[in-house]
Amino acid sequence: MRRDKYEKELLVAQLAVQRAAILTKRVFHEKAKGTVDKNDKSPVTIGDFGAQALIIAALQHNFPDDAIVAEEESAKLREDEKLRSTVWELVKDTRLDNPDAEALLGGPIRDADAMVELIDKGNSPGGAHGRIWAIDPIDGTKGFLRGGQYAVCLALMVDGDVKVGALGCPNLPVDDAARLTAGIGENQTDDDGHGVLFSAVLGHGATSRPLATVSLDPELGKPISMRAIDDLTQANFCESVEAGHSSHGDQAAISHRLGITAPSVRMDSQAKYGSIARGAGDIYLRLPVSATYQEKIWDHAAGDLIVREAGGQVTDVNGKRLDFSVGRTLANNKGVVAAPLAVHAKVLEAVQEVLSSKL
Ligand SMILES: Nc1ncnc2c1ncn2[C@@H]1O[C@H](COP(=O)(O)O)[C@@H](OP(=O)(O)O)[C@H]1O
Ligand SMILES: [Mg+2]
Ligand SMILES: [Mg+2]
Ligand SMILES: [Mg+2]
Repeated sequence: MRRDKYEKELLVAQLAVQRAAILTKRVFHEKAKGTVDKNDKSPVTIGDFGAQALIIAALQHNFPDDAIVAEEESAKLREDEKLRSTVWELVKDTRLDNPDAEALLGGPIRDADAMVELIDKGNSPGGAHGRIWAIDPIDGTKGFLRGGQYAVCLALMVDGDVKVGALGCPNLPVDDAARLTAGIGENQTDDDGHGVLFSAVLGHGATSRPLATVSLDPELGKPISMRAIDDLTQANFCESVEAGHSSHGDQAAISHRLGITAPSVRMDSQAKYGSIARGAGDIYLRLPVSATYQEKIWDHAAGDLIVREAGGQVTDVNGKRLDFSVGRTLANNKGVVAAPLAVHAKVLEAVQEVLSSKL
C-alpha cells in the first residue's frame, strides 16, 4: 500500500522543532550562567512557553485548520507581566539561521499579545477525528533543569493515528552509534557533537540528523533502526530518572527476569524513544506507579511512531498499542513497553509475569 509521505508536514515539523530548540538551548545556557534563576522552576517555564509559542506559530502559518493539543496554557503568562516580557524577549529574537526556512515557518510572531494567544491555540480536546498536532515544548522538565536529557516533541495525528513525528534532543550525542551510558541523564551539554533530530513518517521509516543542520530537504536524515538482538540477556534498557513517573522496582524485576545484567540507563524525556530507535539502547520500560495516572499523548506520540518506524513495537503493559484517539491522555492504556519487534513478545511476557506476581 502506498502511503502519503506528508512531505510538507514533515518539513514544517522538523523546522519548527529546530527553531524551538534554539530557544530552549538559549534558556539552558542562561540557566547555567545564572542569568535566570536556576533553583526555581522559571527556566523551564520560560522555555516551555517560548517553545510552544514558536511551534504553534509555525503550524498556524502552514496548516491553519489543524487542531493542536499542547501541554502548556497561557494563564500564568497573562497574570505575570515580568514573566511574559522575559518570554517575549526570547521569542522575538529566536529565528532559524536560514531565511527560506524561517519564511516557511511564517517569520517572527507579531507581538507579545499574539504570542500569548498562540500558546492557547494548543487547547484542543484531541480525539479520533481529523488532523491534530501534539506538542510537548519541553519534555523531561526535570532533565532540562538538571542539565540532563530533554526533548522538544511534535507529532501529527490523523483520525487518531500518528502519521508524522519529530523529536529534537539537544543534549544527546549526534552519533547514532554512541551506546547509552549511565551518565547520559546528567551533566550533559549541547556543545559540538550533541543535538539530534529524530523524525518519522508512518510507512516511510525513521531518520536522524544533526539538530543544528537546518535544511529545506526533509529527506536529509540518515535512516535509523533498532539493534537486532536475539539474546535478551545482552539487552540494554532505559527508564525515567524520576521514580514517580515509572516503577523502578518493577522494571528491575522485569530486567532480572529477562536475564539482563547491565544496569538500567536512566534518562528523562522521549530521548529514551529516540535512543532505542537508533539502537543506542534496546528496551524502554515505563511501568505505572499509580493506578489513576493517565499518560499524556504529547509525552508519547512522536516517540511511539519513531520507534515503530525503526523496527520496534510499542504497547502498554497489557500488550495494546498506544491509543492516541481518545483525547489528551492515553486513557485506554497503562504504562509503556517498547522493544525491537522480534523480542517484544518476550519482554511483554516478563512484564506480565512481574505484574501478576504482585497481585
Ligand atoms: N505520575 C506520573 N506518571 C507518569 N508520567 C508522569 C507522571 N507525572 C508526570 N509525568 C510525565 O512524565 C513526563 C516526563 O517523563 P520522563 O520521566 O520519561 O522524563 C512529564 O513530561 P514533562 O517533563 O513534559 O512535564 C510528565 O508529563
Ligand atoms: Mg512531557
Ligand atoms: Mg513538557
Ligand atoms: Mg509538564
